[in-house]
Amino acid sequence: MRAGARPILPQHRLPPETDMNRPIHTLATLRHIETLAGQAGMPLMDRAAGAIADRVEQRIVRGEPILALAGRGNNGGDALLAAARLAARGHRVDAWLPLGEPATDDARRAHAQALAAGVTLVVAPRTAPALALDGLFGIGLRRAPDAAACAAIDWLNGISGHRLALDVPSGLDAWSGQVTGCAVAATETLTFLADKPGLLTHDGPDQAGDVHLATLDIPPAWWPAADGACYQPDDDITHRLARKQNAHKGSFGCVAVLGGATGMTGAALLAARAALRTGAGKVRIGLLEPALAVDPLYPELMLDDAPAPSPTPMSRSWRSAPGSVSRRRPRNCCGTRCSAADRWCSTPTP
Ligand SMILES: NC(=O)C1=CN([C@@H]2O[C@H](COP(=O)(O)OP(=O)(O)OC[C@H]3O[C@@H](n4cnc5c(N)ncnc54)[C@H](OP(=O)(O)O)[C@@H]3O)[C@@H](O)[C@H]2O)[C@@H](O)CC1
Ligand SMILES: [K+]
Repeated sequence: MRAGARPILPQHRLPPETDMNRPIHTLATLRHIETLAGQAGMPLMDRAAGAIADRVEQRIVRGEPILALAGRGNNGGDALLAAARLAARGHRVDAWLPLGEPATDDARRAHAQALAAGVTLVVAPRTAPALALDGLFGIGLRRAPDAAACAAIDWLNGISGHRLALDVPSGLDAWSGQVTGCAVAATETLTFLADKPGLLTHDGPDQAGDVHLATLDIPPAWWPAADGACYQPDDDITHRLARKQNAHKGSFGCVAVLGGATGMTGAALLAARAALRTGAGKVRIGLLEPALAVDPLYPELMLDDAPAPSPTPMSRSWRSAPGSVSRRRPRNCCGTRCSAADRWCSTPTP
């Protein structure tokens, strides 16, 4: 999804927000919310710092050393203000600014508060911390980290203690999920306002560790419609679906899967099994090269030959246009009861 791109799904198709299904917004939207908060005098950095301090206290015991690693922007400000909060609560906190002095007003204020609260400014880490806050770069990362940043990141990745990334692991592109050069390998990430796409794709899941969201109590009315959703169904979502006791497989819609050229039967099977596990009533696979009579793990799947006109042209067109949408309807797809309302999608191929 590009910045400013059309929503991934039409709005009416976005499932409702739950713990398993969180909205994703563009970085431009997050910046817009930040502006609104500024205009309303809402102290987002204070709220972020409170959430960070609470999270840290769940991870360490009092007396263990904490290090706040702070860059020059507001991500560093989050780390410094959290350090101030923790010091005020009686924790032992050092702050390390390997890239230089804070460069934003909020970060400068956080820096002053940290010093006033008793945080010790160090020019290099004194001891291995039990927990380090990664506040080098957040959504403001604009280029690959330079040598000084990479040296700090390498040091951080070498500690045995907990590495708590603030907003995103430093060095990870919050939009694309790509690492260029170096990035923090966090044990945990506390992200603010909303999930970032970069935490969910490419290198993001490996770099971020467990991701937790601090929404910072933004008034719901401020949020525009989501641009996408982080949909995380559990292994058997069907038990969550409200269903009548006398329901049957014809009550829950039909899914047709086309695929399974020679040597590729697995992809079609996985797609069809996923459809079953997310609640589809009938799932029919049209195999381009029939190789199976039954799926032994999911015998309820209906296997069939691929639809007309012939497997070969269909196979070519699918390979040449991955991600395209076919409106052709296979013969026998769940009979006549799934017709006009059907949506046909292929899976994108890397
Ligand atoms: N949005 C929100 O609502 C909220 C935001 N909050 C927090 O603010 C964060 C965003 O803050 P931000 O905009 O100040 O950017 P940030 O990530 O600190 O980085 C900018 C600094 O890094 C520098 N820099 C960049 N790339 C570099 C590189 N490769 N190598 C070296 N330097 C590089 C860049 O320097 P410059 O490019 O200007 O020379 C600048 O100094 C956000 O992630 C969240 O933690 C929360 O407080 C609450 C709500
Ligand atoms: K960070």
